[in-house]
Amino acid sequence: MNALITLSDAHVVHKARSGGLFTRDRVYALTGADLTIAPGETVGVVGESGCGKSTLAKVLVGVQRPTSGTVRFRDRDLWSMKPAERRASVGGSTGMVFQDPSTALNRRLPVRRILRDPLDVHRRGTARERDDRVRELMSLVGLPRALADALPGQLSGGQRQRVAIARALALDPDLVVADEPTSALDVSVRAQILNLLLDLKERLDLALVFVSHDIQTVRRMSDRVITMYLGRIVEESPAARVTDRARHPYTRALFSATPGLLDPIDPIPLVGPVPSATHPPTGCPFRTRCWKADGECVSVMPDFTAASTPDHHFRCHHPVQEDQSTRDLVAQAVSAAPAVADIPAQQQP
Ligand SMILES: Nc1ncnc2c1ncn2[C@@H]1O[C@H](COP(=O)(O)OP(=O)(O)OP(=O)(O)O)[C@@H](O)[C@H]1O
Repeated sequence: MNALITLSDAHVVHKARSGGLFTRDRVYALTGADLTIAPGETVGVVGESGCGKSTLAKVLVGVQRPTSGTVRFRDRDLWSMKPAERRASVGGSTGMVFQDPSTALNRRLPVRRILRDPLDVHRRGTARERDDRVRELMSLVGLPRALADALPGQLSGGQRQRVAIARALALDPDLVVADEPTSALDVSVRAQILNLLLDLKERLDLALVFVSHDIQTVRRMSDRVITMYLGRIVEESPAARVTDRARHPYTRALFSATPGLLDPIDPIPLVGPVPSATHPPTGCPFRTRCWKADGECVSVMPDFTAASTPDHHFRCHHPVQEDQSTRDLVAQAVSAAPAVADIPAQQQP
């Protein structure tokens, strides 16, 4: 694949905090991530809260340095570049849209300054060209020119997110990473913002990484869906297959719990809560909740296995069969639940 960005064995480990103070524990926010993003593709990232979606997003745009592993941007190792070179390279070719535009935008700056700022920092064009670009950006995201002097506090939530998107596009990037771009917005404007992102992606031929809890939307918007669990990428699948052809038990459970996606059925029941990212389980991270787990899952982290179509890989010792119905999986999980609860919740030191 002609790669825009490639992560190889990327890990992000934070010092854990308790009551505002660092402790001796470590938080394994991202573990062994391998991922390639091609120009122009849309990749959705799903998984429960705290599974590392935002960490992955920040690593992709170069604002989070991995503790180990590599990030290659157009085949150059990002973190072995000099800081100025890295800023010019990845900073000038990627943009990020955050969840809450109220906090992501500087409240004291008018829209025109917010949009000009990246152009000034990266010294793009003459002063006149930068002003022209600001007008162009506003029109690209459907903001009336009259709002150029407005402060973020004078805009609606949807307008603020349009400003944030325009800022992400200022330097004409190849990749935009949108981390929960609609979850802080009123339901009534969410569809407008999603449609705007999709429209811009087509018009500007952008690659888009889209992080969301809204699984229906991720599936609808994406070419490929990445499932994360406890800091690990556990499956990557073409979006068209992810609902009922996913091979990882966790992906099937996640999608079975999404209202309106499948025939009305009960979700696949999982045992217990998500383990702590400070003390992840040995072996497969999902095995403490998985109805298929056995001794192999306790001791060995599964490698990525290829499914029957290109672009579909999963990490599981006992994958779901492709043609297995979710109804069948629910029955399996219900009858296996007591046995899973008996597997010792052995953790990494
Ligand atoms: N700076 C930090 N210091 C310590 N722990 C962190 C830090 N940033 C993230 N974490 C932890 O890393 C793990 C992954 O966090 P991340 O924000 O990437 O998850 P997420 O899937 O995006 O969650 P959400 O869906 O709730 O936004 C979590 O356990 C989180 O508490």
